[in-house]
Amino acid sequence: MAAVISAAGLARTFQTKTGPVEAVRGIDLAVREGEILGFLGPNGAGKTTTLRMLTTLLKPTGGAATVAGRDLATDPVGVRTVSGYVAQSGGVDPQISVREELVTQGRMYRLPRAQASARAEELARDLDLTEFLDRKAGALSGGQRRRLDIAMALTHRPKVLFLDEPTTGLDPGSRADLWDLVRRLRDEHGTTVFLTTHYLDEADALADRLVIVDRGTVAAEGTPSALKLRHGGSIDATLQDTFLAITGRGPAPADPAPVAV
Ligand SMILES: Nc1ncnc2c1ncn2[C@@H]1O[C@H](COP(=O)(O)OP(=O)(O)OP(=O)(O)O)[C@@H](O)[C@H]1O
Repeated sequence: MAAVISAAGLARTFQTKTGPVEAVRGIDLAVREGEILGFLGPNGAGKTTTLRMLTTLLKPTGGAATVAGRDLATDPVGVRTVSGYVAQSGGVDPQISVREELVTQGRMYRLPRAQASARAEELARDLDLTEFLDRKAGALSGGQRRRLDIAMALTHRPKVLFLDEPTTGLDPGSRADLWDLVRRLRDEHGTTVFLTTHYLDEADALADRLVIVDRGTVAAEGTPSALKLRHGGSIDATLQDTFLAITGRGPAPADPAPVAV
C-alpha cells in the first residue's frame, strides 16, 4: 500500500546570529494508512520542527514530503485539507461553550449552520464529549479539554491526525482514556495518527510503529517489540533501555514514564 505520509531527506536549517542550526538534517519516513506512528527522540532531536514542516507551518529548507498524496512544497493548501493538527497547547476560548466551539470550527470550514451543528454533535459523540456540549470550554478538565482540541482538529474529516505530545500534563486515567480514544478513531474511521511523545509507556501502549529521531535524522524505526529485540537485547527489554541503547540519552530530562497514582 502506498504510504499516506512519505518524506525523503526532509530538512530544516535555521539561520541564527551565531550561525546555522541544522534542526532536521534529512528525515525519511513512510507511514501507512491507518497506522499509529509514534515519533520519539531526546530533547532537541527535531520532532517539533518535523511536525511543523509536515503540517505546513514551517517551510523545509531541503527534501520533500507528501501527505495523502499532496505535496508539501507545491500544494500546502491540499496538505491542510487532508490533515488535522493538535498543537501542545490548544487555543480554545474559555468563555464559550463546547458546542459553540465545535460549530464555529465547522463554519470556518464553510459548513452551512445546520451541518456544522450536526457535525458538532457527531464529533462530541466520537470524542466522548456529549455530556459537556453545553459547558463552557474553560470549565473542562485537562483531559476533556484535550478531547475538545482533537474534536476541533477532526472537523473536516482529515485522513491524517498530527498530535504533538497529546497527553503531556494529563493524569494517568485521562492519559489511558485518550489512548483508547485514539485507537477507536483509527479503528472506526481509518484515521492515520502521527504523534510525538516523551512518554515511553505511551509509545509502547499506543503506537503500531516507532520512529526514533536523534540529532535531526532517523536513528531507528520498527514496532516496539522489534526495536526491543534489535537494540535492547531481548523482546522483554524495557523501551527505556532500548531508547538509551539507540540514542545514548533518555527521552526527556525527567519523568519519562509517569506511574499511576
Ligand atoms: N526557530 C529556531 N531557530 C533556531 N533554532 C531552532 C529553532 N527552532 C528549533 N531550533 C533548534 O532545532 C533543534 C530541534 O528542535 P525541535 O524543537 O524540533 O526539537 P524537539 O525534538 O521537538 O525537542 P523537545 O523534545 O525538546 O520538544 C533544537 O536544537 C532547537 O534549539
